[in-house]
Amino acid sequence: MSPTRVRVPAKVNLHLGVGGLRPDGFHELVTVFHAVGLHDVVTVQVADAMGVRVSGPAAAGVPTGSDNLVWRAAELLASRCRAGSPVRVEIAKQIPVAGGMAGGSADAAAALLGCARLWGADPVVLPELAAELGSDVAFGLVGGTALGTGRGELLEPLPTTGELHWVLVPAEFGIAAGDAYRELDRLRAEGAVPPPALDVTGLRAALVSGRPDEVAAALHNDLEPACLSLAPALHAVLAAGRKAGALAGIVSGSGPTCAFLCADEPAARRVAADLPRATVARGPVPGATVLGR
Ligand SMILES: C[C@](O)(CO)[C@H](O)COP(=O)(O)OP(=O)(O)OC[C@H]1O[C@@H](n2ccc(N)nc2=O)[C@H](O)[C@@H]1O
Ligand SMILES: Nc1ncnc2c1ncn2[C@@H]1O[C@H](COP(=O)(O)OP(=O)(O)OP(=O)(O)O)[C@@H](O)[C@H]1O
Repeated sequence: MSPTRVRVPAKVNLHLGVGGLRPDGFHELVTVFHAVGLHDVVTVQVADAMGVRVSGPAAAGVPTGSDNLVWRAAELLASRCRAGSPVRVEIAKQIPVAGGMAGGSADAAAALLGCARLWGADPVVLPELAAELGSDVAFGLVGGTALGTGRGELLEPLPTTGELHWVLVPAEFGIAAGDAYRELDRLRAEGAVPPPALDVTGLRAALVSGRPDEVAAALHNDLEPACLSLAPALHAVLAAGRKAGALAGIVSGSGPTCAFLCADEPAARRVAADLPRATVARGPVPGATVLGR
């Protein structure tokens, strides 16, 4: 049987409002996910035994055993649909690892879709399985721009007008999502940060307007003070992007990647030229998509 290739995007949180800590150890979120054109490609094919191979510019440090989320995704789908031969999963990795852009989650979403295709499983089960794998995995399946509630897995597509042009600046280190949330709880206990920002009315209107300046003014991340506390070097990255001409800059999700919104594509190219390691990307883009052979 021929391999199935799935392309899957990274995400930026245009808004990340973090509510209280729930008894299950997760925080209640009001977030706006936005898929951007920086992709991993995940290929699944029937094999004698499960295996994972990772290549590409962001491959360093990605696990190749059963702790890779794609392995867990394949096993979960196989057990749920009581089918599934062993698969070899190859990840061509461009999304920065532990960068706050949901790279591992994206790969898991792609593996679910690819294995469902390969095994003839009904894709209707995928969103529920995605939510079991991680808070960001469900969004990887749908992409676009979406409101996320619960712990991030309850999704409602949001209407947008036009395209947004981003400059993405990955760091040379990672931040584990759990560490960022714990640091936020610590700062909150000290009274050192503003209360949770759980209203996205302004952002929703800005997205419909299609005006990047309005979207820029509405960007917000409750986790940003925690990321800056864990990695103070990010202050300088944010300042450099704004100085280079971005409309606004935010830490993406749990960081440390910084995302800068620009007025248009030429502006994004100019800003990227001024910042080390920067890439340009546009959004929104579709979620996990099976590619032709
Ligand atoms: C920061 C975000 O990327 C924003 O979209 C996500 O909230 C993180 O999503 P993720 O990496 O898929 O996170 P998970 O693998 O589900 O959880 C990792 C850890 O992050 C913390 N976590 C995650 C999601 C959430 N709503 N509250 C949390 O407190 C928990 O400590 C959890 O153990
Ligand atoms: N396919 C994968 N790609 C990257 N990391 C993976 C993968 N599978 C498991 N991991 C592990 O997950 C950790 C977090 O990686 P990931 O790139 O998903 O973080 P992230 O982009 O910050 O996630 P999020 O934005 O969802 O919080 C890595 O340090 C790595 O050990």
